[in-house]
Order: sequence, then C-alpha cells, then structure tokens
Amino acid sequence: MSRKKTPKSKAGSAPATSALPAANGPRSVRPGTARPGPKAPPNGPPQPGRSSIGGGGDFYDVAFKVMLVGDSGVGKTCLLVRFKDGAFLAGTFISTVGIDFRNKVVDVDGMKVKLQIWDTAGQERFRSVTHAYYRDAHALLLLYDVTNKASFDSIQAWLMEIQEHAQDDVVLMLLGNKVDSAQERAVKREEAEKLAKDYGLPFMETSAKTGLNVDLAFTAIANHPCPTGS
Ligand SMILES: Nc1nc2c(ncn2[C@@H]2O[C@H](COP(=O)(O)OP(=O)(O)OP(=O)(O)O)[C@@H](O)[C@H]2O)c(=O)[nH]1
Ligand SMILES: [Mg+2]
Repeated sequence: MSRKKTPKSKAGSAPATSALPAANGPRSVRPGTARPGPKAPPNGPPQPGRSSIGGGGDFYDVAFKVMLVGDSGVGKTCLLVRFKDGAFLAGTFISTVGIDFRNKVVDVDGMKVKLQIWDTAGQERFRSVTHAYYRDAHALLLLYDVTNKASFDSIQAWLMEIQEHAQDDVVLMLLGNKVDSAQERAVKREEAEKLAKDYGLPFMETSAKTGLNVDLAFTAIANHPCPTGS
C-alpha cells in the first residue's frame, strides 16, 4: 500500500502510483495498493457492516474511516459537503472547530461501503484534538490548495505528522483542491506530481466548487477495502 512514506530513493524504488484522471473522464484508481500489507492493520480491517437488507439507505457491507487533513482553508469541509450533498459552500469561510464527521454509503463493485469521513480543523490550535483520531483512520485524504503555495509547502510537515500519528498502513492520497481557480494557480500540477511520485502517493487535482474529481477521489478511497474487506 502507499502508506505513510518517506521519500524513496531513485534507485530501486517501486513505481509511483500517482493517478491523474483527466477532467473529462475518471480513470479507475486504487489508492495505495502498491504494497499490500501482510496482516490486518492495528486499526483493524474495514469493519463488516449491517447486512444489506435494511431500509433508510444507510445499510452497508463494510465500513471505512477516512480523514481529511491539510492546512486551514484548503477546502476540506467544502470537499466533504460536495461529496455528501452535491453542493458548494460559497461565501463566508467558516473554519472547522475541532473535528466533525459525515457518513456516506457508496457502491463499489456491487458492495456497499460506508465511508465515515472525518473533517478535521486545519488550524494549528486544534492539532492536538485531531491527533487522537489518526490512529483509527483507514485512509487519509491530504489536501492543499492549488492557489496557495504555503498550503503546498506544508505537505511535507503533514506527512511527518501522519508518520507520527497514523497507522503504518494507512491509505494516503494527495489532493490539490480549487483547481477551478485557474487564474490564481500558484502550484503547478507538475510540481505536485513530482512530490506525489517521490512519496509514492496517488494524486489528483479537485474542485469542491465544480465537483471535478471529488466523487472519483472518494470512490478511489472506497475501492480500497475490497481486497481486505470482510
Ligand atoms: N474556488 C474554490 N473555492 C473553494 C473550493 N473549496 C473551498 N473553497 C473555498 O475555500 C474556503 C475554505 O474552505 P473550507 O472547506 O471551509 O476549508 P477547510 O480546509 O475546511 O478549512 P478549516 O476548516 O479551517 O481547516 C471557503 O471560502 C470555500 O468557499 C474550491 O474547490 N474552489
Ligand atoms: Mg473545515
């Protein structure tokens, strides 16, 4: 799995699993499947769910905990709202306090996967609160804002944080959000591709505003439990 990585040396490194779906057509991507783990992760394999016979639309076969991390303002909450409700939170920026979560059940190859998505506060002052949640996460979506170079420069620090607090085999994916703001772009796609390659991370550019690649990113994460799911 592409999990908490330190940069690979050029020689002998496994091919990076960076995936860059075109805007006009999602391409199947399975995050972090380069190195399957030999055993169930300490945070437990994806949890078996309630049998798929219930009403209410929230029955599922397997559950998967996903955490959104990255600097404040990169669009974590908007990405989650876009995925969950299909809407965009324009206007005043309301920074997340502490941590919040939403559930969404997605269909992956005929299996219902419940994504429990934890939306963390990017602000430094909440860091100790969010640390406690890392160890239960099966997957992390690490976001930066393509119009904010500082948020991209923070990615290495986030990776160190992940290294320290998340499980060894957590699934990781790098997302460059706000790609709709082409005029204000401050981080080249190639730059991010290189970083992703160095760390062996799948990578996509997204827009919570237009919805570009949002479903694809979460579906890629949801795809993950299939090989090890119950
Ligand atoms: N143009 C554009 N703006 C976006 C996009 N996603 C988020 N925004 C804007 O960016 C600002 C911050 O978005 P949030 O989702 O609240 O950011 P966050 O990462 O959750 O921030 P914290 O909760 O403080 O960690 C808001 O004003 C959003 O409207 C996007 O894809 N495109
Ligand atoms: Mg937020």
